[in-house]
Amino acid sequence: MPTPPRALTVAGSDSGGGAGIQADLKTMLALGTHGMSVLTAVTAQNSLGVQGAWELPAEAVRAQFRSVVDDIGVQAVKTGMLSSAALVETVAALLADLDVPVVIDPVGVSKHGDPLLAESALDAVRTKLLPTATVATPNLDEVAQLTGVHVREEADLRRAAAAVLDHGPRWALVKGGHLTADTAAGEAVDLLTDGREEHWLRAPRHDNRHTHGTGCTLASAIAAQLAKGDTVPQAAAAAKEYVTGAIAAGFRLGAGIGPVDHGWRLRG
Ligand SMILES: Nc1ncnc2c1ncn2[C@@H]1O[C@H](COP(=O)(O)OP(=O)(O)OP(=O)(O)O)[C@@H](O)[C@H]1O
Ligand SMILES: Cc1ncc(COP(=O)(O)O)c(N)n1
Repeated sequence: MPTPPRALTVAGSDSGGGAGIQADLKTMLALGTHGMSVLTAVTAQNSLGVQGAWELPAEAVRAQFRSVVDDIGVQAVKTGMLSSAALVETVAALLADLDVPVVIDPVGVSKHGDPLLAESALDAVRTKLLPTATVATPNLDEVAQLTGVHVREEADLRRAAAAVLDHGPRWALVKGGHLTADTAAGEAVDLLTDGREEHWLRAPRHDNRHTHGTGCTLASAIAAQLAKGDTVPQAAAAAKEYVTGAIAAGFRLGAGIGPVDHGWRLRG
């Protein structure tokens, strides 16, 4: 059997299986890669929100990373929930020595508004983590938190992406998922740019409330595509198509916001 491309996620666990490490590994499998994980934190989480979160020691994060990278090897990395300044700095130092594409999803709060990153970690995200990124994928709240730019309509995405690029990632993919239906005219629009090229990623907006895990899914899909050898624009286009299908097929689970369907392509 040929060895599949290998992708690594450095993120938190979502016990409900819709976001975090669980979303990342499912996405990596769905896109034909071997997914591996470095766990940063454990959350007690379901369709109603986050009921508890426990961070792992930096030493445990470093040890997982070394185990995977030194023996198995990785062809792309994605990061998600990093919880604290100490873990942001630990992960940034590990990534700085790794010569493969890195997708940084600067996760700040959950869909329900629960904090997944300490405010005291924002500076380390700006100065240490973002410079390691091949692609950074903030949502609009994360852009505002990290750069002070508030996006109210599609035209603002350009200014937001430029402000993200100022922190050093090679590409910025600013997600317009949180633009309201009236400002985005029925589309879910994201902007990918490296400051020279611009790629507008457009897809139909699905009126489905079961969207838990969209951000994690998009970022890990990009990492999977990069592990397979795509360029960044190719990876982003393929990831957008995958997440759009997963949102369209999102399903009810529990009493609140259900997950996107990572297996939508399997179900025909
Ligand atoms: N209702 C929707 N229909 C179609 N695509 C969507 C919808 N909502 C978000 N998207 C797309 O999903 C991807 C993730 O964007 P989003 O802004 O939701 O990320 P996020 O905020 O990190 O996720 P979350 O809100 O789950 O934390 C983007 O490509 C975005 O355009
Ligand atoms: C452990 C963990 N990591 C990340 C997210 C954000 O999820 P998303 O932005 O994909 O909805 C989450 N809810 N839980």
